[in-house]
Amino acid sequence: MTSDVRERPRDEVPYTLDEPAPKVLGFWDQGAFWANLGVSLFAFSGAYTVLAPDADGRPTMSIVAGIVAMAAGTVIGGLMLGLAAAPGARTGQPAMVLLRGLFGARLSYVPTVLNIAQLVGWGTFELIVIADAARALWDGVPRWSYVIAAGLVTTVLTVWPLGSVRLLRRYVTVAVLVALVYFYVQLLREPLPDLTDGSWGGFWLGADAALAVSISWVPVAADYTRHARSARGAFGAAAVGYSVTQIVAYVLGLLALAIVAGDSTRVFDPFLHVTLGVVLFAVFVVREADQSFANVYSTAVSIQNLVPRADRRVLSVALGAGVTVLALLLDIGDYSGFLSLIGSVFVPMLGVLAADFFLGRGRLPKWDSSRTAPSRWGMIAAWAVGIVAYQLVNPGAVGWWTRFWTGVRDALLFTPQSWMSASVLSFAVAAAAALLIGRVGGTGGTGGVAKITR
Ligand SMILES: Nc1nc2[nH]cnc2c(=O)[nH]1
Repeated sequence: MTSDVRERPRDEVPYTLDEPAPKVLGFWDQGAFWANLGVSLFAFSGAYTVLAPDADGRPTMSIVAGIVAMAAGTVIGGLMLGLAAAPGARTGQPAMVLLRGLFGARLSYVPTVLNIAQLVGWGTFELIVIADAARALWDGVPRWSYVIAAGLVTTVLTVWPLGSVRLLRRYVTVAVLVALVYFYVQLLREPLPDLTDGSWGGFWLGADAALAVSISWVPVAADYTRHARSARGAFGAAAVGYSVTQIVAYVLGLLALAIVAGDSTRVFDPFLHVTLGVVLFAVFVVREADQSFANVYSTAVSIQNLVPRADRRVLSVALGAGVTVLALLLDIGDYSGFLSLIGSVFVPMLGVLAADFFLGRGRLPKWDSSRTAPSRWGMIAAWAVGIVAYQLVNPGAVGWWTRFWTGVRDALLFTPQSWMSASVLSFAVAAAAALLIGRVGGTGGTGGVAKITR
């Protein structure tokens, strides 16, 4: 046994990728973790996104239509999250290392770099969300002090990741549940406008918006579920824990939005104006640190796929400081389009992973997540096909990128129909392509069956 192993608490994550992951997370630890991630402040501030907003940000759908669309997107997204969670439990590998088995060790760097970019973006975004919400509670101190405090809490949580997950289960979940119930009771007592006023057009845009939020956790899921005791538990805890609370939180956000007549800049007001509102809203604000923690910790673990011997604690502290500085300097409003764009590429990637892991090569005795795993260009091709499918239906809102895909769409004479979900379609297309390519090229997809090594 090395001295490192003796120093590390047995129920914490090893410092490098050299040691196996301890299987210490039970169903309720994971359920509480995912349930907390589902109750993001983003579900309030971003509730309008499930109402298919027009170019000026004004909702076009009725609140009832938005709730149904959001619930549909969240349930589908939750199932996808479960599919991403289970392989982590089965292999004991973190998310990006797991992808060595899908794409090969070298090619797994492609999703790893994209994931690092999205997680640094989300981590920064979350610190800004926390600071802005804290300022809405009490603006007696400058914004930068809230950013630094949130950055410090985040960094401490990332140094003890499994301890933080247990902390969430023991103490935080109950407080969040109490706050949710209280706000439901209070907001439902307010005079509400006609919730059916508006259209059902844009249903799948709304569903896709909610689905994208769930999917943004797909490339981190295995970082936590590799510590799960069973794959079934990991699937259930992620799919159910996350979906239930995301639906609960978005409905609350949509009620608040209805109360402020669709003005998303005032969506926190109904929470803060009720008796005890400030105290209970503070629970949501403090708890939001679990999101920044999950982002920063997973960035560190993703970097370990590139540098396996790097100490995750050193990476976490450096990253915690880095996102804090970014949050002090950046206006993340300019960045959210990029975040959803990066997020969109993970939907077809999950399609490829799920097809290959559960129906293809993953059924062989060993999933090769070693540093010598051979490149599988066929799986990259399947992923690319899925990305194209997504962009043709929903090219997002990032200037040049959107113009490019709209041009491709016109050249192909393709008109997306209102029943088309970019996420569902691209997932299905990518999964089908992975199965087909895997069949044609043997389980390797590069031609012939590659040697399976550890
Ligand atoms: N990865 C990630 N996804 C999110 N979805 C909503 N908030 C977040 C976040 O902070 N990180």
